[in-house]
Amino acid sequence: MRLGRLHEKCMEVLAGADIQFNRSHRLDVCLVRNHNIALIFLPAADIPRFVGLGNVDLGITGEDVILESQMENRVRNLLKLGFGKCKLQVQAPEHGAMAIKTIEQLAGKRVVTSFNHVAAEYFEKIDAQAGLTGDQKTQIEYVGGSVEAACALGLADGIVDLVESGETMRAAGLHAIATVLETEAVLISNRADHEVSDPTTDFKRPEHAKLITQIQQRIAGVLAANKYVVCQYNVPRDLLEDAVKITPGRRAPTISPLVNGDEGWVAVSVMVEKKTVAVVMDQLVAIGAHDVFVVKLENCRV
Ligand SMILES: Nc1ncnc2c1ncn2[C@@H]1O[C@H](COP(=O)(O)OP(=O)(O)OP(=O)(O)O)[C@@H](O)[C@H]1O
Ligand SMILES: O=P(O)(O)OC[C@H]1O[C@H](OP(=O)(O)OP(=O)(O)O)[C@H](O)[C@@H]1O
Repeated sequence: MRLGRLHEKCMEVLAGADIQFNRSHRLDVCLVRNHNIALIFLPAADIPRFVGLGNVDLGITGEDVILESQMENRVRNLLKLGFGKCKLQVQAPEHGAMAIKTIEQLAGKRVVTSFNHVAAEYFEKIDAQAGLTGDQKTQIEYVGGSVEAACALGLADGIVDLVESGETMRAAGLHAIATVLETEAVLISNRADHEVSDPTTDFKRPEHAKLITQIQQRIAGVLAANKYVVCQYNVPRDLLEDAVKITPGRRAPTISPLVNGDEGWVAVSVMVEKKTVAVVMDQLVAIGAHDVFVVKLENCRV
């Protein structure tokens, strides 16, 4: 990871997992203070290769770049990280003489992209469906950046590029005519590294395997702490079934008696997705729950 789209979120994940380090200005390698780990800051596109070839044990990068670097069989996706979400889309001019509305219209023409492996694989199928062979097939050409300018410059009839908000695409007068894939950031390890059935008995590198599992668990905890809050409330026992339907929890709610000995009431503690919590609280109050409050999770293990 480095100062790209994924950098800031990667730093949040590392901080949440209590991986402490000082990175010297312009240095791409640094040692972690509180673990026996070195961090390496690489361009997102290089990370699958370093992890896949075993030079680095764990990496954070986009699913798109794993496919583009053809490392999907050499890395293991340990966790989807919930950020860096975007789509790799086929785009073409929306209006004017060069306008293209469907993927079939683009088949056999010129496509420019930074994702030439993924695009070639995608158009292989489109060409086959359209019955295009030999010189008739779609021509895929690589450019390193400013892909969206290719159509206006007369280099291409369409492009394959990432779309998040769609702002870049619209500003270039393009529209999406097909989605090649949806992607997000993932935590990856080398396949062989993680093929350890029991980290505590792996005779080759037990400490190493244990550390990989520990970091994975910590990061999973950070993600859950960002996604969930804990909701607590009191509810009459005869309404508990309805309340549990509203708040089923990740696994199940914890139900406790009230210490004042009121047999008719129970206290409920349950994890609720942050994005739904306001509606959930409304629903709990509507069925007769009292003292509903929400606690932010600082960290957790799930
Ligand atoms: N709007 C977006 N545009 C491009 N990539 C995005 C976007 N949103 C998420 N991503 C993800 O971020 C990845 C690129 O990561 P990043 O920008 O960190 O690359 P980098 O090479 O490390 O940095 P830089 O581009 O500064 O060299 C993409 O492959 C994709 O998975
Ligand atoms: O849909 P949007 O929100 O506009 O985002 C999409 C743009 O972001 C990416 O480029 P980035 O800015 O990462 O730089 P790059 O062109 O150097 O890859 C991508 O290549 C698009 O150009």
